Amino acid sequence: NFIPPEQKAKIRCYEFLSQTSRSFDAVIRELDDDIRDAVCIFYLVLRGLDTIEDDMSIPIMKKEPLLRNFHEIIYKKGWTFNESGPDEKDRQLLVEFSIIIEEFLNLEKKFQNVIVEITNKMGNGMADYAKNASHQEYGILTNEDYDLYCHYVAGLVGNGLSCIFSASGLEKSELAKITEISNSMGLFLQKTNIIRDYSEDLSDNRRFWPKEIWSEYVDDLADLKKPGYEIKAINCLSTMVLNALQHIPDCLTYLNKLQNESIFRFCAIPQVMAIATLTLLFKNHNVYNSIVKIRKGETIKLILKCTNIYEIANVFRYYTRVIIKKNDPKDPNFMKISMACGKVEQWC
Ligand SMILES: CC(C)(C)CN1C(=O)[C@@H](CC(=O)N[C@@H](CC(=O)O)C(=O)O)O[C@H](c2cccc3ccccc23)c2cc(Cl)ccc21
Repeated sequence: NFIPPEQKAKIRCYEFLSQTSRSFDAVIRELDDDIRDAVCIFYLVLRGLDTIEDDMSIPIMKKEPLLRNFHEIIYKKGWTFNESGPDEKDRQLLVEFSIIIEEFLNLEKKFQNVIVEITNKMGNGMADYAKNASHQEYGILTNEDYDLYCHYVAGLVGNGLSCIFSASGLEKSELAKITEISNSMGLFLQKTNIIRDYSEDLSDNRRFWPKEIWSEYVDDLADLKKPGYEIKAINCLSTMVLNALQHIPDCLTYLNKLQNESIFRFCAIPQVMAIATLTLLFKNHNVYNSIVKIRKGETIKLILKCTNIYEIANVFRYYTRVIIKKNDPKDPNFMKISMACGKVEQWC
């Protein structure tokens, strides 16, 4: 079966997409024709950047320029990277990165410009964080550092997607201007991931939980998983969950502004997966010794309920009620958590 050469690169990109994330690649494929390729390439460029940032085997002296110049690298035909660590999940993506570059250069200029601008900001933000994390014994100190780090790795993705959606004409140009609520879309997802990945990150010596939060309960982040610290660990977890819950009203406001059905589903599905995960994590001591994941059956049920804002509001209302049921009056955050959940109820 003869495949015209220019199609081969695009097919390979979508193969990478399905390798890097199972459920998500199906959602990208459903996007309207004129933004599907732009979002697919945006996702793969970000995965390339993330693979470099995550790779602890790359010395900071080499990693920093790679991160800061990645927005220029994506214009370099033929560029590839073979120095990823052997166990890097997406190392093959960087080995064959010239294919992503080829497809990037086929995108309309208006989409290329969005991808370059976000990659530039994200790469520099990641480099700033990697540099100070390498010499400072601790990376994320205050809640402000936490929000800034999550802005670089996830909030900017929200801004970039909003610019792609509005540049395509499928969504209002206003979407590119509401950077605060686009940012919240990313922060909600990333903060849920950071809570979920506590034990895996700690074993890779990656510490994203802000010291301002855990130092209220323990002397070191690793103490939370130790026997005898169960109450402190559960109460510290509540603070992290509360911090993430506060982005939900913005996320619902953002979703409510979307007009295109395929864009709505693309944005809504990760949000409902996140609220389901966050609810499962709340009061769940297993977070300190395993990766807590929602069941496949629940995921499929959720994905089917993502066609309009009323269904999404119902899903969020369902989960905030579960959180309120799990809430414990002895928890120092008891009141704040019930108020954060109340705000979601009111929004709906
Ligand atoms: C860090 C992150 C949250 C931004 C990663 N991120 C996402 O998490 C993916 C979902 C994903 O990759 N899920 C994986 C599992 C997982 O990694 O947890 C799956 O297999 O289902 O969704 C986001 C994403 C999708 C839709 C709207 C968004 C708005 C703002 C910010 C991010 C948005 C994403 C969109 C793009 Cl274009 C690029 C990356 C992402």
